[in-house]
Amino acid sequence: MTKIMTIKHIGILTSGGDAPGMNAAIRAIVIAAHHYKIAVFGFYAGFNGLIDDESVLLSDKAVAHIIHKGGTILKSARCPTMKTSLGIAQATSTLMKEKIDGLIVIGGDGSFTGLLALQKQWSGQVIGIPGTIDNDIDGSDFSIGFSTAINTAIEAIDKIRDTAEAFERIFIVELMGRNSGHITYNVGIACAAEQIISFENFATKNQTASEQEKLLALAKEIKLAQANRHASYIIVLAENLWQGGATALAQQLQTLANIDCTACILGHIQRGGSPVAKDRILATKLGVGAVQAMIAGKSNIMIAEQNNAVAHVALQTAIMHQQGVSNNLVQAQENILALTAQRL
Ligand SMILES: Nc1ncnc2c1ncn2[C@@H]1O[C@H](COP(=O)(O)OP(=O)(O)O)[C@@H](O)[C@H]1O
Ligand SMILES: O=P(O)(O)OC[C@H]1O[C@](O)(COP(=O)(O)O)[C@@H](O)[C@@H]1O
Repeated sequence: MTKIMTIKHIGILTSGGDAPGMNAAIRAIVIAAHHYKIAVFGFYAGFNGLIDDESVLLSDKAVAHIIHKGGTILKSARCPTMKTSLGIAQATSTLMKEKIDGLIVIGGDGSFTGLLALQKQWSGQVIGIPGTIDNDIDGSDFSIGFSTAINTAIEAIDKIRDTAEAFERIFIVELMGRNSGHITYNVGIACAAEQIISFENFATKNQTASEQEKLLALAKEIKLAQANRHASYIIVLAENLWQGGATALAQQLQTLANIDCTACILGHIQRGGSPVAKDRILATKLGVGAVQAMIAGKSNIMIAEQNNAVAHVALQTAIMHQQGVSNNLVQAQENILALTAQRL
């Protein structure tokens, strides 16, 4: 039989890179908690709010009409102090002082690591909700914010395509993702980019090649594709893959092979904006799921989405590996490239 916990106070916070849909998750948690007569304290600016004891009691009114807003009403931050024993002790002391029974953290794997560190010192329940545009959290098919981020990037690159086509220009567009290529791969395929340079293809294929050899191979491919084409050429590049990023790569292609490229770093535009339907719905499902799991006495879990259903994944498992881009997607791009090459 499911254990029903008597919970009076839940704490929530958003941590790490903000992601569109975090507000929708906050709203869902507050509405669901109030349904079960549980009060929700929102701690500000990631783990800083716990360390400095800065929180707000979230009313229904506070979360009304926020579902469509990007960012997070609770603010987010990277909080280095949380990585110290003093930070954990201060956070624990706040949770005890405020009589918090359970804590829900919306964030990425770093935030979940913080949550696990806290759980070692504090006896309350801890639950994570995957919120990061990078989509790299293992165990959840999608994380909140990813769908919006790729739509934002696609919209931007479609616009770049117009001007690139008018000038027959080569663009290198750098996309976010820290060390994972979910954004780059999905956006590259959706924009019909001529080249995807990401961890899952470029880095593995050219493992033993020197920087110079990689550049020469790339220059050769571009020249071959562009011969007599009179068309635009878009390369999507995963951030942190090429030393110096898109700007350096553009300069090197110019110096080495006289290839004229325009670098464009999409940057934080990918983190902002109104969440798309998919992120609002995902955030709502996961937010309600987190409150229900807490009432059922669960702890140390991430509320995830698997095959369209809400699932529980141990936090330890979620942080163990980075979720990789599916091989099917990588293979699909290879196939598309092969088919396109035949028609050039
Ligand atoms: N090893 C850790 N111990 C305690 N807290 C951590 C740890 N790693 C990350 N955190 C906390 O989580 C925050 C967010 O982590 P970060 O990796 O920046 O983003 P994300 O949660 O999106 O992966 C950090 O600023 C820190 O407060
Ligand atoms: O805004 P910052 O702190 O420079 O961080 C940039 C990083 O944050 C992200 O936008 C989101 O990453 P996290 O969700 O893991 O924090 C990454 O794609 C990017 O590398």
